[in-house]
Amino acid sequence: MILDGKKTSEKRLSLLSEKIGESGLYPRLATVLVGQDPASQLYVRMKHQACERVGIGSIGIELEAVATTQDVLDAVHRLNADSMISGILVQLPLPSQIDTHAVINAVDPAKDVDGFHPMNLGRLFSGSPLFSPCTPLGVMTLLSEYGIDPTGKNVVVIGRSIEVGRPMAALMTNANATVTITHSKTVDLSSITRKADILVAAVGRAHFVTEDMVGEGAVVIDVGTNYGEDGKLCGDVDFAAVEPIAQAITPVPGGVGPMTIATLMENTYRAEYLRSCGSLV
Ligand SMILES: Nc1nc(=O)c2c([nH]1)NC[C@@H]1CN(c3ccc(C(=O)N[C@@H](CCC(=O)O)C(=O)O)cc3)C=[N+]21
Repeated sequence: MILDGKKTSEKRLSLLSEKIGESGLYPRLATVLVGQDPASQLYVRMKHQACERVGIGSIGIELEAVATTQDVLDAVHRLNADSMISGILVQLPLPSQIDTHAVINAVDPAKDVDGFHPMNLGRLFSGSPLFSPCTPLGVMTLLSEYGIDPTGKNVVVIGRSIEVGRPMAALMTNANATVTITHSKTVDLSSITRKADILVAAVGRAHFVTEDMVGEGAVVIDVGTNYGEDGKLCGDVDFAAVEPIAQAITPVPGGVGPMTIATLMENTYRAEYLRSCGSLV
């Protein structure tokens, strides 16, 4: 079975659009893009398009590739103080001269729709999340839409990033899975991944997950967004080889990516909703 993230994200965006319409609220997302990386520009553009589609206002702040940490912090501080802005997204990766941790730490946790602030990661880790990172939360939503319950399952995550691997493991733990995080220093990776009921690949290398790493009947989630030599987008999983043995698998494109964007929209609405109730000051 193919887990269709495109279709599922469309469904979630339609529902969200109705919900926003009925709420009388007008959420607004601010994106911060530093430099001219074409992939980052594309992703930010897609986020603004999704905003438009569901009735979320959006503004884009663009800084030059040579911007300093202080320049980015200044932009974030202005957005924190701007009562018109519900959510802030600083597009990653930032150019190497910028202190990414300092920037993430500067975002008001109540506007942190990416869920990368240590307070939001801490809340997620402690089982009482406020905003969870969009990609792993989108994976949870996709599984839930297909009736796949992680309870009691062996979940293996390949990758330990703050954006995906670690929060993915926390969300799966909160959902009662038994979780293993693996990474580049893991010894005998395939003996671990073969035991997974649900395998999440967040490596960043095309065709990294081959059929010998996947057990018969596993659910395979491909978080990779790699550009092949042909310039085409591809995931971390060798889809053609793995699809026949998987019970369910996400394609790239059309899998996790669109769910990431839909979840960002849901988080942004949530930020505005919580603010309107005065739940967050
Ligand atoms: N602060 C921050 N938050 C992010 O959420 C974030 C980020 N930085 N930096 C980069 C990654 C990557 N990311 C994607 C979002 C959507 C697709 C997506 O929708 N992809 C489409 C295809 C798009 C295409 O045509 O290339 C698909 O998979 O079907 C992919 C990747 C968000 N990220």
